[in-house]
Amino acid sequence: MNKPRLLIAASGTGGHIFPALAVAAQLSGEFEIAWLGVPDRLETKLVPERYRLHTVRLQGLNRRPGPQWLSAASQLLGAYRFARRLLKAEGFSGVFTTGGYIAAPAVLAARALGLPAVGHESNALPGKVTRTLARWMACLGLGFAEAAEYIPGIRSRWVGTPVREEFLRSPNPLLEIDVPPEAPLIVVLGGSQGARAINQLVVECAPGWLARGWQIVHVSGAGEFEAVRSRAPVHPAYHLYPFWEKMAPLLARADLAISRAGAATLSELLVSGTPAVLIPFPYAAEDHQRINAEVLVRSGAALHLPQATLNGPLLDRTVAALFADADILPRMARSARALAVPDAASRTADLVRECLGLRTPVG
Ligand SMILES: CC(=O)N[C@H]1[C@@H](OP(=O)(O)OP(=O)(O)OC[C@H]2O[C@@H](n3ccc(=O)[nH]c3=O)[C@H](O)[C@@H]2O)O[C@H](CO)[C@@H](O)[C@@H]1O
Repeated sequence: MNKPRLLIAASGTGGHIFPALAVAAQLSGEFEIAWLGVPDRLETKLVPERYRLHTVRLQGLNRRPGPQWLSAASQLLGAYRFARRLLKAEGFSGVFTTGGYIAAPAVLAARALGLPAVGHESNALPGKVTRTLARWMACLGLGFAEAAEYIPGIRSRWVGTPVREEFLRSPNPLLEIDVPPEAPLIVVLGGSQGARAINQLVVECAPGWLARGWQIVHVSGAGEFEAVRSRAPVHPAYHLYPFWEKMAPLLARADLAISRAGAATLSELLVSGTPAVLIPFPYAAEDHQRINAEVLVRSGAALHLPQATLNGPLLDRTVAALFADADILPRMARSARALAVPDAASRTADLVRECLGLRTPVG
């Protein structure tokens, strides 16, 4: 018998694509999975080796009415027609989406055809697209329980944010970076695109940290790599990468992460039990990274340093204070693990099965 078909709509940034890939891995035995994305974005690198990728041109509609708005609106209409044709012609059973622009054509097309659409929102403050579309979804999985407050009346369930399967492997895969076993390790992360402000602060602090015998793995973001390399220290304990895909062994080995507060990264830090200094991206829509960060801060898993008032000496003092007290980092690591949802991918997969009518609801 043919497997039922599931269309996954996830596009653009790692924060949308990696959780969707984790759910797809759970479901690929029971469903024939195809993907809906956008040309020239990260999905074109990550998806085709695993699933059939269909792409449509699409951009955000959050501009003022004018020629650009008209062009975005006509792309949305085109993408909706494309998704509707695809869902119908190939007999899909439903749609799963992690939000963002690509969710709109997929959810609207599913609704028009009477098919269930299941969403997942990883941010503590759900994105505008999710808030708008949630009423047309059969159900919505939430990365943070706090998100439910912002979407009253929506059928939602807290499932955590799915992490890649390698985060759950024990023992962890090998860290393919030459870091001595006993040396304290700081990992610097700027989300899937990198973060210029964090890169500059870390380049400023790095000589002092290296002098104290600490190791630094600095993931700069591809677009930032050359600029960072030209200013960064040349030192055997300073390891610079534009992008590092094998995040699980890296975070498991890290004593401290200095990071943006994108939701997928946060769920990985929690599952890995990695204490963090969080510097949320201040221009993220509706300041949602700050709201993400505050969830971890409240539980004791992270510190929050707002970018607006941060400078090199303050970051240096904060990191030095964390390493100076033998109890703080282990305590933060325990708090991180307590907040983690390691089985979020399987919980989300269960939600998809239930909402597509392939399994009786539990609990
Ligand atoms: C600027 C902005 O609005 N960013 C949003 C975007 O972030 P962004 O895509 O940066 O999202 P996250 O930080 O949540 O996730 C990045 C993902 O890429 C992976 N990764 C990253 C760098 C790297 O070198 N290797 C690697 O594997 C991380 O491990 C993680 O799985 O989507 C998230 C989820 O909706 C939001 O919370 C973020 O606010």
